[in-house]
Amino acid sequence: MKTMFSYIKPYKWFAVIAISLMLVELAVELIQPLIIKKIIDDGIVLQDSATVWLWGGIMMLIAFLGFIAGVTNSFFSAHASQSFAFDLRNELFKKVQSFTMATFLRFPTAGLITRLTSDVSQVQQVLFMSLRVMLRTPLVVIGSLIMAFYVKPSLAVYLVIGAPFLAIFLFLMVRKGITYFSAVQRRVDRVNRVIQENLQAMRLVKAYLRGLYEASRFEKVAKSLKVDTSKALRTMEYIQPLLLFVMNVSLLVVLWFGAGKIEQGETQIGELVAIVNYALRMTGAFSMFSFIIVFISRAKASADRMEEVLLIEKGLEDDEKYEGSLEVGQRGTLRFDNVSFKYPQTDEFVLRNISFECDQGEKLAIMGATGSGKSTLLQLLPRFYDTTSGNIFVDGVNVKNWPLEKLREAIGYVPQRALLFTGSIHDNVTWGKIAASIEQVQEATIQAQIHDSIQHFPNDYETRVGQKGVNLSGGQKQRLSIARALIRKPEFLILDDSTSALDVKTESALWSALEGEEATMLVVTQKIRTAKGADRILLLEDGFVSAFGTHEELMEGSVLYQKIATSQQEQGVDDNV
Ligand SMILES: Nc1ncnc2c1ncn2[C@@H]1O[C@H](COP(=O)(O)OP(=O)(O)OP(=O)(O)O)[C@@H](O)[C@H]1O
Repeated sequence: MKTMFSYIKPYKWFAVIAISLMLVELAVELIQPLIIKKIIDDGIVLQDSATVWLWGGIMMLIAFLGFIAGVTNSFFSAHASQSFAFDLRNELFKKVQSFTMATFLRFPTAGLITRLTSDVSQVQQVLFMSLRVMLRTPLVVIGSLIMAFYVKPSLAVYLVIGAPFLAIFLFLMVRKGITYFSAVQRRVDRVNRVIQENLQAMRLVKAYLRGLYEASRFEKVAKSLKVDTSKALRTMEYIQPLLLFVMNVSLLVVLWFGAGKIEQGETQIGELVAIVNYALRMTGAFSMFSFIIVFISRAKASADRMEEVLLIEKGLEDDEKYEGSLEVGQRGTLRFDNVSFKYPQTDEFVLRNISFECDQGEKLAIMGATGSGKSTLLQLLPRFYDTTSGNIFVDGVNVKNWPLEKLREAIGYVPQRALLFTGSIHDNVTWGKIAASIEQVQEATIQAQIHDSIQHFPNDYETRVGQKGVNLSGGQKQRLSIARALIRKPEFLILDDSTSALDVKTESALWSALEGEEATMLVVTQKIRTAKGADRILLLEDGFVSAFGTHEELMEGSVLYQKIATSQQEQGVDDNV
């Protein structure tokens, strides 16, 4: 909770003003029964109409003051809570950006979405409600009790008979509530995950006629959410009736003994009316308690979940090792030195003792069966992960000594699955280099063999691509992703099987266009045809280097490579090995 409070700090004066105004409202509420007592005992009982008018007027005035304080309080409470939520949401988003890939994989995506949306809203609502009414509620109870004692201690004492019992009961309820509502938020995560998966796979759902199956999968998680929420709310439902029962019993006792005392002349009617009035206000406040406990329990559960994200230890991305200039060697060179790697929280090595070198401007094809570690190897270069043992040298400098930003600036990375962002074609290309000129955009798209297609789009470069580019073909998406990498003019171009959806003609035009590139290229490919165009080939087998050399060398010395070549020749994938 401490972390949450630090986000309220910048708005503490708004909160202080809101609380002060709330105290004005509270004072108005607590003074009213006293004025009623005055009107009854000094005005109505003594038949003094001037007193009735005077105190009636005063009561109207302070009621109006309470109204103004209430409206102004709303304004300040809203400002403080909205600004708090805005900052918190931004901070969470920034924190997620700074996650290392290892940390990122620790959280399910849907769980992060819930934290950034629903969890922030829960806490924001509680802050608003606290400043508006929630803080006031216990104060109304305490204030009413004090005032009742001030008016007539011998009657007020009956109002506290159930107090210790109620305190213990409320404490237990809050504890239970937090546990239950944490479970509810986890259910919300699950619902979000199913929605997310379903929407992403809509084509598949339709193709496999799995609409009903998906609907029942959704119903299942939605039902769990309903059951858990009902369970949590049902527990909370006991609070209000129990509090009201205890208060009403106390009230009856007050009336019983109050009536006796009036008969005996020990108490005035106005005093009894005031005490009853205070008791009713306490009862009213108590009836709010169940809502408050629900809100607080939910917010505490949400706050814990957000803190889990905010308190993540500093990772690679926050590294501040860079001091001054870096003594680099030959630009564009790469060396893997006995690199082994296993993913965090797994036992199996995915890469084992990998050693190879790449010269500046060299085109290295990386081949190997599915699961042999090709994508993993590429991901070590921009330090998405650190090696488990061994070292990688970029431009002669260990990647661990590179400032992360500088290292990644030198790399143009095209992932296996082309991802586009909502926006125009132009936006998607310049995502790789924000300040790129239109000429640079065109140069990159011409090289990536997508310029001509773009010119046939309805609005040229301003054509909008839908969420993840639904209106583009797979091959167009891949080429746009390549253009996004090329516009950076990277020292290293990493293509992770990024041309798989291109036809033979377009692919060979792309490789020809990339001939003149100065970048050192690492190209994952399944095709011998593409590997042949590379300077050297790294063949992986179960995480080991099975062979490394030119096409001719591998055709001579690698049985595995020969097998791949032969099978592709038979299938007609490569007709000229
Ligand atoms: N995030 C991860 N956590 C744990 N293991 C992983 C992770 N990503 C991949 N792996 C495992 O690492 C191994 C290598 O995967 P990788 O994606 O590098 O293979 P690949 O050669 O690129 O395969 P493909 O050609 O199918 O893309 C696989 O056994 C895979 O299950």
